[in-house]
Amino acid sequence: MALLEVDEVVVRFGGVTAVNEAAFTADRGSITGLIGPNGAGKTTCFNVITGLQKPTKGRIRYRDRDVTGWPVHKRARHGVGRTFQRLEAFGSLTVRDNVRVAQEIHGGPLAWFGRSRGGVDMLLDRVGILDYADERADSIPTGTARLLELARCLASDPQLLLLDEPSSGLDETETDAFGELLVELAGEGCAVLMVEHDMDLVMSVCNDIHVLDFGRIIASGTPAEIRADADVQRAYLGYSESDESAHDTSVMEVVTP
Ligand SMILES: Nc1ncnc2c1ncn2[C@@H]1O[C@H](COP(=O)(O)OP(=O)(O)OP(=O)(O)O)[C@@H](O)[C@H]1O
Repeated sequence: MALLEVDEVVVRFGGVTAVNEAAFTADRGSITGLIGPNGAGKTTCFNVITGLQKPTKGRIRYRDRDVTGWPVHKRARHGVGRTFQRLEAFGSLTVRDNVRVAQEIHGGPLAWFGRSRGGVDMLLDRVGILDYADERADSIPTGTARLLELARCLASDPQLLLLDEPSSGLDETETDAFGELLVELAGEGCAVLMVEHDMDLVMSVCNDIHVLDFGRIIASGTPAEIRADADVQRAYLGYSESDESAHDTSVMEVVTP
């Protein structure tokens, strides 16, 4: 049974249909990719799932309950965690204190003693930024700040982890380590749903991928199925029809209009 079900969700902003009858699921133990060109509706989908945006139509089901009317904090309390494209850490606090605060907010005073995904330093170590624990959050590189964002999110012990462009700002080595961490988290039973433009990362770690274009899901499938899908090639994974190497996935590049 899916942990999360997005059921025929429509979001309209005046005359703009940002999400158009999108339907997909995210399962425990699985990494699901949500990809598509800029403006396709990915962040709006995340906003509907977390409760920031009310859908014009459609439902969100989570852990077998209809949570469409639930506010953001209630979903968060029930295990919906999210990282944002825009970094949200407290700049004047240290990296360690940022995670400590997140853990306390979500877990109450007992969180100080560490929860199932570990104490603060264990979390920092897990995402690979323990060396920065005593630095102010506004003094660390962007890639490190993104990993701090993940540690803050993991501090809430999420069952559903929504990641919005988590690898932007990470170098290649950090991205590889990040991919391994996602696979580990899924292995522990977490459902990971990721919006990401780095196709190497998406194709290597996702179990399932859904492709949005103009708010509609135009394809769903395994990485191999998505790579081979002609509509996806046209809408998002660009290559020249005349290019002999077109079907060599190592040369695929993302078209972000
Ligand atoms: N609050 C809003 N008011 C009006 N239009 C909006 C609003 N939020 C998003 N949109 C529009 O909805 C569409 C989908 O936007 P969204 O940010 O969800 O796309 P996206 O796939 O996340 O894009 P990106 O990859 O650039 O982040 C776009 O046309 C955007 O301009």
